[in-house]
Amino acid sequence: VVGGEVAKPNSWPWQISLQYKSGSNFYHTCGGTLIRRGWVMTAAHCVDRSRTWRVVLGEHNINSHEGKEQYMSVSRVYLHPNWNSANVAGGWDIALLRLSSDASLNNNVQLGALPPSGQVLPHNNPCYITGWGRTQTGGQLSAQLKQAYLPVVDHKTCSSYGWWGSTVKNSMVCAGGGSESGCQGDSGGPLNCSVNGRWVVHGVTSFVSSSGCNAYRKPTVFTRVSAYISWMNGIMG
Ligand SMILES: CC(C)C[C@H](NC(=O)[C@H](CCCC[NH3+])NC(=O)C(F)(F)F)C(=O)Nc1ccc(C(C)C)cc1
Repeated sequence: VVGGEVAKPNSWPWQISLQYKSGSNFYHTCGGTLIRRGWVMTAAHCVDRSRTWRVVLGEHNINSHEGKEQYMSVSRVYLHPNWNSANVAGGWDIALLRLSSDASLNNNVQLGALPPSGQVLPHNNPCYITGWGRTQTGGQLSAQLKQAYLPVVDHKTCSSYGWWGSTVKNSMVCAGGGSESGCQGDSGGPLNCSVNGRWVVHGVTSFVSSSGCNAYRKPTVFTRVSAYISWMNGIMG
């Protein structure tokens, strides 16, 4: 996350850290959202190569053990069948992870709320991006979970000339476009939007401009969760 601030610990209790094993250690690579006790929603581009994954719930500082973490292994990865790793602009950047066991819900670990199928938020709807991604283009990951205020940019604006143009599809949500943005390592995490006074996870962090995370008029682009509700229900049952 470029800009914004360190989040109050566990104030986004559905945020997870997706980590892969290398040697005897695990490394943060993406974010995700706990949507059922045994299911995590993330981006397909995070999990489209075979690795040993783990999901950390109740995380705040990814470099220290603070005692609220739950470490979950992943029993199966469900990539969206239409995902094409060579074409992030095509969309379909969403995946579900089946956990090997159910999470224990508590003050630090809660389920994220999903939107109704098809819901599209208006321009400037208040949202926050959260994640441990780089804090500057080409910078380092953040040790502590960060948040940044990223209001929705409607499709009409986001897909216009000078913005993303036709790279952005209707199955995506844009947010931000100023000095604050997502960045590498935030992928797969939630776009948390305020709807009728409640937080709803409307986006899965998908891509930023290759010329820089907080590039002018290149808002962070998210997979629009409300376009994938029926696919997810078909998988999770
Ligand atoms: C060095 C980084 C900034 C490069 C940048 N990476 C990204 O945007 C990666 C997703 C890459 C998916 C493809 N493997 N996502 C992120 O960094 C995220 F913002 F989500 F955290 C990128 O590739 N962006 C990109 C590439 C192509 C397009 C279209 C023109 C097709 C749009 C954006």
